[in-house]
Amino acid sequence: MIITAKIAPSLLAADFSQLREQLQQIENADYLHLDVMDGSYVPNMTFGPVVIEDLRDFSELPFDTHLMIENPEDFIEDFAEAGSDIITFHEEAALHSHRVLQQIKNEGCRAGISLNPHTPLANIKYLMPELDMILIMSVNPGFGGQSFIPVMREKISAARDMIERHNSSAELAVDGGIKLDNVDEIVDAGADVIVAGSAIFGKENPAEAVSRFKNRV
Ligand SMILES: O=C(CO)[C@H](O)[C@H](O)COP(=O)(O)O
Repeated sequence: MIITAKIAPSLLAADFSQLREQLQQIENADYLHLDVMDGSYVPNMTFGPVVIEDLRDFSELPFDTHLMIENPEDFIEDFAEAGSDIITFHEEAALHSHRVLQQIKNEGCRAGISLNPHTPLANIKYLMPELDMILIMSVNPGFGGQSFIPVMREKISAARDMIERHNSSAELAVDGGIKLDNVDEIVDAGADVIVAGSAIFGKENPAEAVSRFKNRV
């Protein structure tokens, strides 16, 4: 029996000239992962709340917004009003992570925190009661198409243990370098949500790629 995980295609790898069509091609996914980059926290830029608001009309999927930006506390309201269902920010980018989690919840969204590959899980120990999602970066954030950092398997297992120990209902998401040939070991290590960009939008048939990830064939 295979353990199932939710699949969250990352829009970063989509054809931005055809976003509406691309969204229609991944309706069989569980979340739409939206990578927001500001060119400062990470060395790349993508899109902001205006684009997310326009996309909201063309997808029924829960919007899983991943903020890779400085000062996330200044933009929570904008991304919530744009139609995000889950908002995740980086622990390393926020001065007061606990307060930002409260801000997200006050906007009616699920609250997530992301950790860069080098950031210890201990940094979020006292945030556990507030977390709806933990997003482990398995590449250095900023670009799609990078290779999964192997030692992140150990971190995913440790995060799973931490979730169990705290009786937490947080979903464990993993982002970066996930392909059909390594997804098994990532799910077996404890991931609930698989974020994949190039392995889904980089394919000719994204719907088929989603279903292959779900069935892992
Ligand atoms: O957050 C990201 C990069 O910062 C992307 O979501 C992630 O890298 C997914 O892309 P790929 O599956 O192509 O590695």
